[in-house]
Amino acid sequence: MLDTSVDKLYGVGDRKRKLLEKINIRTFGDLLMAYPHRYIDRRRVISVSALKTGALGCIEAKVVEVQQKRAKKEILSVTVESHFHQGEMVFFSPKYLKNAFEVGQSYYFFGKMDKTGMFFKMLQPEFAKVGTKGFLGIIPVYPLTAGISNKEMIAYKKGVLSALQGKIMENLPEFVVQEAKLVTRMTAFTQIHFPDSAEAYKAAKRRLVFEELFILQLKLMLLKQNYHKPIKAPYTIPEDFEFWISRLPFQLTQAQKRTLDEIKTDITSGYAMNRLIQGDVGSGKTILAFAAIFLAVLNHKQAVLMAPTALLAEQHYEGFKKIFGNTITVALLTSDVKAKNKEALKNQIALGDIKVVIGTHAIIQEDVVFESLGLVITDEQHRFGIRQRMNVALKGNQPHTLIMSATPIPRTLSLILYGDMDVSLVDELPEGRKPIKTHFIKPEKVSDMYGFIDKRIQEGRQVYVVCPLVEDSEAIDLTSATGHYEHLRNRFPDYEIGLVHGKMKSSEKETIMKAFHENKIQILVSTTVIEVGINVPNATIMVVMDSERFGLSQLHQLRGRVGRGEVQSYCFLLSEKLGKTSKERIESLVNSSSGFEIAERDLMLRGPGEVFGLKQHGLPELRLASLIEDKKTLKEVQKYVKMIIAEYEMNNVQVKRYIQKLSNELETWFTL
Ligand SMILES: Nc1ncnc2c1ncn2[C@@H]1O[C@H](COP(=O)(O)OP(=O)(O)OP(=O)(O)O)[C@@H](O)[C@H]1O
Repeated sequence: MLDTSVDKLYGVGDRKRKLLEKINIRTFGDLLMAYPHRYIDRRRVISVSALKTGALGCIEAKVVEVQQKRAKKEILSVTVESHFHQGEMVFFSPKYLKNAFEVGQSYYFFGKMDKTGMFFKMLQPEFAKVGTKGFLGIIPVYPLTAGISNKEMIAYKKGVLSALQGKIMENLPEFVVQEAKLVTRMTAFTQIHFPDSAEAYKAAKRRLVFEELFILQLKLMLLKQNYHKPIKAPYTIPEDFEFWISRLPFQLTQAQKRTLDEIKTDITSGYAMNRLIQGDVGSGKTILAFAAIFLAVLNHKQAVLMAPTALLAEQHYEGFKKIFGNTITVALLTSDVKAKNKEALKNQIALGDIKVVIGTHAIIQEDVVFESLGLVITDEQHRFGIRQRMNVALKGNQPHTLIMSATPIPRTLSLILYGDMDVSLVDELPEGRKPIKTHFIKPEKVSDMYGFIDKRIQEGRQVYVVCPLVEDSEAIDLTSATGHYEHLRNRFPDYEIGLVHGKMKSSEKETIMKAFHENKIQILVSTTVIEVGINVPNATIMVVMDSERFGLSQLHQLRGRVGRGEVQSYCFLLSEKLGKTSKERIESLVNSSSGFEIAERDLMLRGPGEVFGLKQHGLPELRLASLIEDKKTLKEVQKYVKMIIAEYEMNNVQVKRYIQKLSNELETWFTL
């Protein structure tokens, strides 16, 4: 029933159907789920004397005279009386409304009051004869498109609701509806559009938010189930591996050890690994990825590591070669690799001569074929999304998947974004790291800061300077990387200064980054291209220009580029214009070094859409639910979904049948 086309509805012809399609309404279900974006409370009729000038309200008045007048343009003036008050209702479409009023008849008028003494006036009020059903009440206001009025939309919603009366099936398990004290689906749809009271609206909204989150969560959990299939050849952990670990230049932290144990358990378990490694900036995730790759290779499988940028892929590639030398064949595959080379590499990959492929997600879009892909690692998953991670997973015959994310995601949200995965937390920094000293720098202190930087460079350290723009712009008064690069060259004539930004060719960027890695460049001016993952432990100062322009998590990421060695590091946040909220934001950064705390705050200040880009994750947009405001409901939902999945695992027939029945709704998102 919900998928009935809207043109089956009375009043919706071809023209209206096309207009509705423009706002993504094609079926009865779409109509029901296009919720009001606000409501007008028109439950009571107010006396003219009680309605103050400027206030919105509904009055009752008798029409005394109707006149078509010409002021600046043609208007319809309706003279009315209400007790001892006389008033004028003014309309700007006189022809259309000419016959709308009967003299002597009383009407409701809803509009903004304008009073002078005993005389009152309303411009373009909504109106209806006294006693008209449906005029008084809580009135929904819908997002519209030109050619469809709110009144029409209301009529469509009423039409659908009455057509579907008694035909909308419950889509939540009965025990959940009861235990969570939810209203039925039918009641919820009716009351969300035409609430009888504030309480009824709240109950309807809670039910629909619950349902939305429930389906999403269930889908993700089922996805996880789907991964959970036995694989042909479980890996073994050869002694060579343990020997290699013991020979690393550093001791793994407890958190790294724990995560590595979890990885080992996964890949030897007989099931495909599907794990997310979440670690704060600099916690040492890369070595864990390399360890997993080594395990795959030792088990005669190929492995792929995908990074979000060419720069990062290159860094991983260099890092990999440094650790493994020539013992493992590895290829770098980014969009920069020349077509001819790429073909040759692809051939070798297909033959299994190359064991490890490191590159950008370009790899997954192209037709790379593996001889025997056993492990897929994605660095910085949040840029890729669920869909992509499945694409690659499908390339191999159930490869193990590992995702590394440096964006600390609050737990509730991570269950949504990564609900289909097991999670390891690397919540400890390597020993000897000193907390980064973060300071806010006022304009008058900038020259002191330069003095400080000068001294550190003389001690052999390096500096990042991040700017919000690539080039100067007349329209936006912000520091540009190119402009600031020139400025710093004048300020520090004795040092080598480099510049990288997104508009440069990758090969140029790589050359500069290489020079920075080798300390041939002391100050690196850049845009946020260096935001994720760049690792140059000798760089100990991060300067962020116009810091108010960046999100908190982004600033935390930027700050994480320093403090990666044992030397004391600093982060200087500059800003000329600092409002109250941006000041609060910067202060929370100065006071906290935990990515999780900061992400939680960022989420509160900017919302998840901004922070994580839900769409980029391949998740559907939530219609009513908010991952922040509805956190409590989300937790409740998660509790029930876990119960259902547990039953599912135990082959509970009823649960299986329920999920089967729901499959259509579940399929609306990504297909398995
Ligand atoms: N246990 C350890 N002890 C000392 N140094 C370590 C340890 N583990 C990793 N490192 C070093 O710490 C630095 C940061 O590690 P890595 O680049 O893996 O961080 P990350 O977790 O990927 O951080 P980001 O997300 O910021 O890129 C590297 O120079 C790495 O060699």
